[in-house]
Amino acid sequence: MTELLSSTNYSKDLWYRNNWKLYSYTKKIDACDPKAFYQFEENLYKGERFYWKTSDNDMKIIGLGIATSISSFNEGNRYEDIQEKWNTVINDAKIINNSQSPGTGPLIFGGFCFDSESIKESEWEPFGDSLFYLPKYMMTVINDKDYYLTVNYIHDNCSDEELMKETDDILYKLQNAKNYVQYEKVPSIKSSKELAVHEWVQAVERIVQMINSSEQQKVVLARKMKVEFENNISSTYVLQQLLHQQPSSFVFSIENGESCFIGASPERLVKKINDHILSTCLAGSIGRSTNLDEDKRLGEALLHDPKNLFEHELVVSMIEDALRQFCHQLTIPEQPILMKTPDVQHLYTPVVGKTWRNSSILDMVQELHPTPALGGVPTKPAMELIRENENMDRGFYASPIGWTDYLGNGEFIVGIRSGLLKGKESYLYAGCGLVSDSKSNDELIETRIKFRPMLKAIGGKL
Ligand SMILES: C=C(O[C@@H]1C=C(C(=O)O)C=C[C@H]1O)C(=O)O
Ligand SMILES: [Mg+2]
Repeated sequence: MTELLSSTNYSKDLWYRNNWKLYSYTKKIDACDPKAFYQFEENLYKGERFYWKTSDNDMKIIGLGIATSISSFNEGNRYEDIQEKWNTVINDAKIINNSQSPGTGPLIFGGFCFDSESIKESEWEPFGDSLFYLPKYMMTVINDKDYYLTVNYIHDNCSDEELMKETDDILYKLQNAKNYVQYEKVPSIKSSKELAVHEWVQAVERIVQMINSSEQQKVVLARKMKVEFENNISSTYVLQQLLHQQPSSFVFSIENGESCFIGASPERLVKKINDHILSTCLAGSIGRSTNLDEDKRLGEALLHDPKNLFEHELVVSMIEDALRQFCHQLTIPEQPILMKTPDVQHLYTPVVGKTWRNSSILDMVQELHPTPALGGVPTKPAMELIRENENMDRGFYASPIGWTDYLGNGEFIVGIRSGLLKGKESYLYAGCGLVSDSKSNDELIETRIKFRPMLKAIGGKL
């Protein structure tokens, strides 16, 4: 086959002029360790990979290489813009996929920055306002049982035989590649710093006062840590740690050249499989204890704490309103239950719905983001307050991260318990929901607990 086109940013004109289109082939394959797939020809694909694992471990998607990337600079309308560009790619595409299983076949994986209008800091530059990859090679694992390989080529001409031969060549190489390498060496940390703590505490106090004297009900304020290493930090190492340490969270990574945004988020924003919708209300937090009785006591206290219940309720009611317009059936339990991750327990209300509209998952993301779990109530002034008081660029932290396939299925989470790795540096992020009776010191401790999953994964502690 003629040489595979090197990755390009999707541009309608360019594709049209060159007669390019997407050729995609999906094949069911023998079991293959997803971690080994992620490390396959690491020298070649490092900087162009992504990893996705769901919280209930029913799906893993790993991408290597970029067939094309799709981004939007259209601040007012970025969700529609991404969807339109993706539609143009798949409308013309030649797709062979006998499985029809959601998450197989051509799909784009990526995310949006939290706030198009916020200040921009240099560490987030590579990710821009939004960034999605159509991978060259992608493995999908369903229920740890069914394995699929999808190969995506952008070309002006490619026969089915050529495409299938390329797929078999890659499979052959994959089968002969070594098993995955467990990275054992804990990164050596040179310095670890919570940035502008005093300013953040003051901002919390200002906002709480404001909440008590205005219509504003909730604002989520975040802060960051900077951790420096003696050597370059390996995102593969951090990914392995997160997969091991946070088995009941969504674990994700998306590389972009030297940078990698990575995390273990417990919070689904929305999932759409055919007409079936799932969402998660997650807000209200308390720590864990190694003592079983004490851990239970903490959980019970959280379930009955008016401040945390209020933080939570605001999220439930907004998500309900946002999804009502898409769903004819919506089931939302009256009371939250506990979700326990190794470091934090949360108030959790699962949402299940059936959609009647032929809307895309990105339409739903647009309506949902930012929920009051990451933004506030009312949303617009909360975003203003975040811009004015946080003094940092959240980048992709707390943003929708996920995938949508060529059939309109998809899943997005919010990118919390996350960090940005680059060379010898990393930034970690954590935030908390401020309401009228928030105490600055308690909120400071809450954010400290939320740094832990990422800190542990990079070999640090707090
Ligand atoms: C903002 C974060 O978490 C969010 C805030 C929570 C809270 O304030 O109780 C709980 C879960 C998340 O929705 C974070 O982890 O950075
Ligand atoms: Mg909270």
